[in-house]
Amino acid sequence: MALAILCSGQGNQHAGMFDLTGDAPEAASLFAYVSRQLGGDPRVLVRQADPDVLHGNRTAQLLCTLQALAAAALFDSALPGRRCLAGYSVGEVAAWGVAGLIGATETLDLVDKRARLMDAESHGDEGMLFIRGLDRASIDQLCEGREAAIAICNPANAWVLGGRKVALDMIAQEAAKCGALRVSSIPVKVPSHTYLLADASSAFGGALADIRLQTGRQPRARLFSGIDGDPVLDASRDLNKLALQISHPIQWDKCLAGCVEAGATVFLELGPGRALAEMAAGAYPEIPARSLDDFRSIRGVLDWLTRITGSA
Ligand SMILES: CC(C)(COP(=O)(O)OP(=O)(O)OC[C@H]1O[C@@H](n2cnc3c(N)ncnc32)[C@H](O)[C@@H]1OP(=O)(O)O)[C@@H](O)C(=O)NCCC(=O)NCCSC(=O)CC(=O)O
Repeated sequence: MALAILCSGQGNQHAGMFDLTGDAPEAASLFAYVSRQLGGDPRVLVRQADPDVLHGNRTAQLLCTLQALAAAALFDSALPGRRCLAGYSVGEVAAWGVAGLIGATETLDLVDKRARLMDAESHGDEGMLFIRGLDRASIDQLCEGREAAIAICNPANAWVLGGRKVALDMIAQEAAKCGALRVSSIPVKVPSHTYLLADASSAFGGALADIRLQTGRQPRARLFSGIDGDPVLDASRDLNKLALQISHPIQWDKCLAGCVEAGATVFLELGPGRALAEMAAGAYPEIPARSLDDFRSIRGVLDWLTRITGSA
């Protein structure tokens, strides 16, 4: 059996997101580190801050990455040995940390830099939009001639678009008229994974050049890259895909398919939120899928994994 770990992207930060990880001694140093980055304790921030603050680009990226790294620190020794790993949007950077290829604090520093570069290229009038139920050709047509593009290809004709809000608003109206089953804006404030962030991509490539990859150790998991769904077989060669993904679409459908081809028999999303577990369950109904947000205790997560796999 193989466990597929999914690292979440921005959009679902919430007050209870650190309920399982926030008090764990294994994650204490990570919370202290992010407290310094954010200028305040993230556990307090998620409980007290306005949703608008939690969805600010830099804050959101750091919170999501912290959650993935904290969960990994807690679970690492308890989870089944055969694993695969995929990260959605900023979750892909977190996944390199969870895989042990980049140190945890270096991962957080990288995410900080990524967020700042993306903010520097944004104008405050961008966002992301979810559309389900139209085919690729229809989505491409809706984006044609507008400052918007496909950002994430999800299974079952579900798409995330990034772009200027004015363009996304027009696309949302037209998508509904064209028969989309669901159209919904996503609380993300940057046009991630689109050409609008091309300069941030190049600049982040420069930052990646300084990273010391921890390739001496055996990787803890088979890791998939977002832009093509291919496994990372040569970390030094594939690291730059973390830069490319800032301005190129994520093939999340291919990442999930890669996990299944690699033998995944259970999906566990680290959160915040349950979007990835729900997508995996929709695309592969025969494979159990849950998010940490579905549980009230770490024991509950481990018991569930034990029931499914016979080992945890
Ligand atoms: C956008 C969403 C809120 C949409 O989720 P929803 O659940 O509202 O919408 P949905 O269409 O998937 O599901 C609505 C209902 O339809 C059902 N449903 C789903 N797919 C279906 C299908 N193929 N056929 C029939 N029904 C289906 C669902 O079970 C659900 O049922 P029921 O109603 O019964 O439950 C979510 O996908 C989400 O949170 N996504 C993650 C956020 C995201 O994409 N972030 C971008 C990261 S970018 C980023 O991080 C930037 C960076 O790079 O830093």
